[in-house]
Amino acid sequence: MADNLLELDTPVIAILRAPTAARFAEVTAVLQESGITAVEFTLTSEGALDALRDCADFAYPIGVGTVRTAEDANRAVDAGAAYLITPVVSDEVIHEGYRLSIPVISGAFTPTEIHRAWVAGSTMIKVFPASLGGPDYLRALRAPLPDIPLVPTGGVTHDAAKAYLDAGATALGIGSPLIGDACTGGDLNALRDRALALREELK
Ligand SMILES: O=C[C@H](O)COP(=O)(O)O
Repeated sequence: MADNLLELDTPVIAILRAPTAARFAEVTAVLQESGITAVEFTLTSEGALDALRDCADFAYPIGVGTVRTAEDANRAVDAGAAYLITPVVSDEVIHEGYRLSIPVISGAFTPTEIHRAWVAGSTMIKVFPASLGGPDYLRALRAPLPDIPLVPTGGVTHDAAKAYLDAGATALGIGSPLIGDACTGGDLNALRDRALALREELK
């Protein structure tokens, strides 16, 4: 997955977080058709794993996010998760990902947390919440940690997306600024327009 993710035309992981996952399959179809092929279903969304099972025949693999325990990791992988994303450095999730041969993108914020999550075996590091430091913080992290693939996530807006990539981000995790209200009944054509605009911006 890591290699596929790095080779994506659009270096974005779209994050779906909503009270329920009832619309996740439809939203994922629109995103993937629009070139945003990496999509994360978050466990805080009721029914996320059932929705993932409904997407088993989708063209691109889907990840599961907000994974905090080994039990979460196993449930996610059983449902078809191609990769796992955590909001924190969780040794048990990293170890479970290694055991199951599933990439883990660990959440971390400080240089010490980022280094620790990387050495423990994470595939990439989600710098969260990225907007606290912005692109300048990411650039500062990259200087002493140039070998660690960083995925800023949390408050990454369309306007700032290019600046994070210019600062050295490998990919971006984007939830609400891209998804808007699409998971709660919002207009899917508007979602398509946002996804295509982001893809164009990041070419
Ligand atoms: O886990 C990550 C966040 O839910 C995404 O944050 P965002 O909605 O500000 O992009």
